[in-house]
Amino acid sequence: MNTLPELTDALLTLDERVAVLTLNRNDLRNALTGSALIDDIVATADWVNQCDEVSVLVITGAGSAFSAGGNIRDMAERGGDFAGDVAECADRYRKGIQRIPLALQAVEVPVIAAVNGAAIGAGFDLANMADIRIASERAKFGETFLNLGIIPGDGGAWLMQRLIGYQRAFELTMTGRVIDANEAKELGIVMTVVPDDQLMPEAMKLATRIASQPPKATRLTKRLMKMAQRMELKDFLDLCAVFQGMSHNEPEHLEAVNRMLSSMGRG
Ligand SMILES: C/C=C/C(=O)SCCNC(=O)CCNC(=O)[C@H](O)C(C)(C)COP(=O)(O)OP(=O)(O)OC[C@H]1O[C@@H](n2cnc3c(N)ncnc32)[C@H](O)[C@@H]1OP(=O)(O)O
Repeated sequence: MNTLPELTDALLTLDERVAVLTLNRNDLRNALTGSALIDDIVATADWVNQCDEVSVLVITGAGSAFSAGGNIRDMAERGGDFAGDVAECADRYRKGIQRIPLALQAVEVPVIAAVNGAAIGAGFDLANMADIRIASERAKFGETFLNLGIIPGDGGAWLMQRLIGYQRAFELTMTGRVIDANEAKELGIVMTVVPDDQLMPEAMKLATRIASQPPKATRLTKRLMKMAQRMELKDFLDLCAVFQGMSHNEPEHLEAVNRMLSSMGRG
């Protein structure tokens, strides 16, 4: 399935095995609810898994923000995803914003978030679902749910402590303070901070480098790295043995070995 899905509030491109998803509702600072962005992100994640022409997914935002998270106008009006009694509201979460962490968790290729501006609430959690985050100097990050009297309900409370440890995640979540890109780097949330005009070139450089690796083994390696987070070593090694058997039987393996052999002795 190599045809790109039709998206409403996001742009999607595919070039040299790198797909770039650009959230494109700057009028809402790319708020995820009250826009079509949840559907667009889920459709892209599903497509990536079915399209063997994709080796890396880059996610970024158009305009000044990466994503402002949940739609606070809908919250104020108790409309959209935030309408109804406890059970109805819970159902809207399950059928709405919670589809993003589930879809991104299942993405088989490496995901890079190129964080161009504010990543707030569910927008922060979206960035944290990526495997690697590169931030513009303009980026800022806030797990601000509690400031609004709500809980981090789209996976943030699960995800952030796995990323930076319980204590630091706890402090950011409980204070709801907004941090700049450099502090995010110090905390290990962000891998690299670059000048704004270098954000996409840096993200694409990394994406292209990863995309030059043998595609099937790249997907298997990402699966292993995810599985490692919740497996015992013995079971994990059993899984590695099977995946390695699969890798040795793929044509891309012999092609890569032959490339290596023919480059040896030339250097
Ligand atoms: C279930 C999920 C829950 C959560 O995610 S909780 C967290 C909810 N999100 C927030 O609290 C973030 C609120 N927004 C902001 O803090 C700021 O904005 C930004 C830092 C993201 C960007 O600041 P700047 O570039 O100065 O933009 P601006 O002037 O504040 O807003 C520009 C337009 O964007 C709309 N907007 C911004 N964020 C949201 C949002 N989260 N939901 C709905 N609309 C939003 C505004 O209203 C306004 O619109 P107009 O131009 O028509 O006045």
